[in-house]
Amino acid sequence: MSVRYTINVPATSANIGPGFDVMGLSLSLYLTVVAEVGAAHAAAAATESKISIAYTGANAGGLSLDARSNLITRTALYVLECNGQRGFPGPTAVTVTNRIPLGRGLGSSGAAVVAGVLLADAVGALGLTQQRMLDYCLMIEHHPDNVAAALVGGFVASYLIDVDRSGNVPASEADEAEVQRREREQRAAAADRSIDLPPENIGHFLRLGCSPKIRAIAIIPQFELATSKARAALPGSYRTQDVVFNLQRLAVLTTALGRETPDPWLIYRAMEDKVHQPYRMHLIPGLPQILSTLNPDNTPGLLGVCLSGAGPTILALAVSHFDEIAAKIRAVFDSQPDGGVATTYEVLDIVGEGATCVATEL
Ligand SMILES: Nc1ncnc2c1ncn2[C@@H]1O[C@H](COP(=O)(O)OP(=O)(O)OP(=O)(O)O)[C@@H](O)[C@H]1O
Ligand SMILES: N[C@@H](CCO)C(=O)O
Repeated sequence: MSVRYTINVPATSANIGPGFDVMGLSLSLYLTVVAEVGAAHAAAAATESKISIAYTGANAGGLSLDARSNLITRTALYVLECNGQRGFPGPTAVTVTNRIPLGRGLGSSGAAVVAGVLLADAVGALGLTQQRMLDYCLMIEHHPDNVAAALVGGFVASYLIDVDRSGNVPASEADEAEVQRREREQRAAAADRSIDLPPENIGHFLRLGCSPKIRAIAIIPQFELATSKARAALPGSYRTQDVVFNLQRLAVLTTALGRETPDPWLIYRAMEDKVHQPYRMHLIPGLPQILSTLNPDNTPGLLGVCLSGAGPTILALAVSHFDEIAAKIRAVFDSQPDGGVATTYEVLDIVGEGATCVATEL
């Protein structure tokens, strides 16, 4: 008997201005992974099974379809190996349909990692808790903002614990499945010393309220900006007043978005940032002008505007006039020197549901 697993993971926008590496919003744009796993036969069960990958969507042709290199299957194989399973349980056909543009600040890598963890959990019948899934995600995507929002959905705050302060829930408090899961991982690590098991409970998250009136407009420049490059632009230390500036805004933002009737100027000011955007300006032509010219008085419907994740996408939160706001931001990109910056845009919902996996027997 074969089983089909259908996994959907939302795009995410991280930071939302002041919440660098902390805040994430999940958006109605999806990565879909369908994996059909054939019946295992005795010889294949113990070894890595054949995996084929077909991909359609963003950057088709630019991604590796080799199971050990592709981010989705590489993540799934890692999680399976940590649990003592060498490869998928049978020959597997993976079909990826991706609407999340790559390297644009909409959490494509986070979504791929989350999909890989859910895939391993499903095909390996691992029974991972959401908390343990997040630990696995964080071994690959080292900041929690995108992966936490993609995993649980909504407007999500997250933090990491210093690895040496993470730890197991005492055995007496862990349920039977959790104890078995830990024993299984430890057996796998003992059998293969090269396996790097995630520490326990390294990421923690909280879902915050977000008014259903708020929608997200993503203005997506037609060039990629690798997160690694955008992170390399950041300084190693910050002035106290800049850190305080962000903390003040972040504290207000966590509640301001959840109010039933959003207060435009409160949100607009709460989405300002001095920790990452100022240092990334030179990587995104038009960003300084967009951040300094649009505001709730001159742009009806606008609540706030920021760089989405590491960029180059611009995220505007709004309650109305979505297409007009997009047009205004796109006009700034169009007016950049040397022919302007080509963009597309999406008006998206902030979705309350995170990643899902449905199994169907074929
Ligand atoms: N569906 C996918 N399948 C395989 N690899 C992917 C997939 N999506 C993203 N990736 C990998 O992740 C890279 C992009 O990751 P990167 O962190 O630079 O940008 P991002 O995640 O889109 O942006 P941000 O983290 O700012 O939101 C791609 O170049 C590719 O290597
Ligand atoms: N917080 C991350 C999000 C991108 O993955 C950054 O801004 O670099």
